[in-house]
Amino acid sequence: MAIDPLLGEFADRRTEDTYLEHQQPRTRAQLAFTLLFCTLFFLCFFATDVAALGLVPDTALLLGARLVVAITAGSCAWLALKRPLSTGATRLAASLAEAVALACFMVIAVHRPGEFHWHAMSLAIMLLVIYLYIPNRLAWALGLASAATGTFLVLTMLFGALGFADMLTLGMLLALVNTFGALAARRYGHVAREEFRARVVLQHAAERDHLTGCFNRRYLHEQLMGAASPLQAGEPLTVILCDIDRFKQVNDTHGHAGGDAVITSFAGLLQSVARDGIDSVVRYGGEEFLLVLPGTGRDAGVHQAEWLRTRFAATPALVAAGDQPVHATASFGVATLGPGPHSAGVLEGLIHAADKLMYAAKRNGRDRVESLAQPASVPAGPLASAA
Ligand SMILES: Nc1nc2c(ncn2[C@@H]2O[C@H](COP(=O)(O)OP(=O)(O)OP(=O)(O)O)[C@@H](O)[C@H]2O)c(=O)[nH]1
Repeated sequence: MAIDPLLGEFADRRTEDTYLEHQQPRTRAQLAFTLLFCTLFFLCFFATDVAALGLVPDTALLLGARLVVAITAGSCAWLALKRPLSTGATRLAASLAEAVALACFMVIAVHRPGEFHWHAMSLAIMLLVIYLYIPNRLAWALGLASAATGTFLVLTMLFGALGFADMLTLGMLLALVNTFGALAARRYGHVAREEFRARVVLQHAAERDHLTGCFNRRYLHEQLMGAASPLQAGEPLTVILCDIDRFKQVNDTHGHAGGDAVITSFAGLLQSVARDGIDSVVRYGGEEFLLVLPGTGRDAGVHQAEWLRTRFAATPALVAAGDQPVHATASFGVATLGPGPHSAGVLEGLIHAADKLMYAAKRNGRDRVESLAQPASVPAGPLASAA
């Protein structure tokens, strides 16, 4: 999860997208707040138009420009608050509001040509808002802010009637605002991503087994049996409990490192068949693993267990270069709950049933699959004892 030092974004596009997705509720709230706040101030500054020009037709034009900004920014803020906008749509809304606000600001500046030094101050504040408060890619913010600065400088030369020294000062001050704005935005982006990275690493450590990378029992109990329950009404649910056979012998013959290599190779095989974001592979005990397969019926579950059994038996684990590959087998218990309204705690009963089936497979000679299907209406207790 490397962070690009220049842009302050994750170098990997997928990680960056995951981060943006994670930040999205906060980003939308921040955008809405910023737009509403800026709109209010933009409207309030109509008082300065009246003070500078009096009540003339130009004042009405400037009021019109300010209302356009208010309507655009207000609509974008409403969209950000009320609609579940994607990251791209949020940025589009932000960019639209920025572009309209900057364009209207230029119109106002041209109609009050005697105050370009004050307009420069207003622009400097708008630039800081673009860099720090409006969610966008740094490159985009930099492009927009530079374009606005360039346009403003041209307008100042055309309408501002400033002397060379004033022009130079104004240009250098705006260059400074852009530099510090971009640097601060990059720093902020970097820090926010570092925080996200630390959170991901911590979450990974809390939920995963260190040796295999599979989920641990904490994840099983806190997530699968709680908030991230795989149970969906109307879908079957299959669990496979599997245990490497005579693993003590593997350890005794090939040493602990050999045993670890077999466990890792078995876990890798299980993970290779798990569907991303749907199935879960849990290290249930030392050499015992649990697969939770939502939406998988009995036949598919047994087929998957059989495939895993034959594949594992046929694929010896490599411990170290030059060492003998280690052959091992595993026993599997497959329990399925049919589609229907599932009650809470049913996963526990299903695991218990699969556990009994796995031990039946051990008793029946090992390197085999035992299975059982129950209709959804059967509660956890009887289902477990039926095994
Ligand atoms: N190398 C290694 N060994 C482990 C790990 N966790 C547990 N074990 C060992 O796994 C062995 C499990 O042995 P048993 O529970 O007796 O079962 P078994 O020898 O696999 O026999 P059956 O399950 O009846 O086929 C024990 O010797 C544990 O020390 C681990 O992470 N690495």
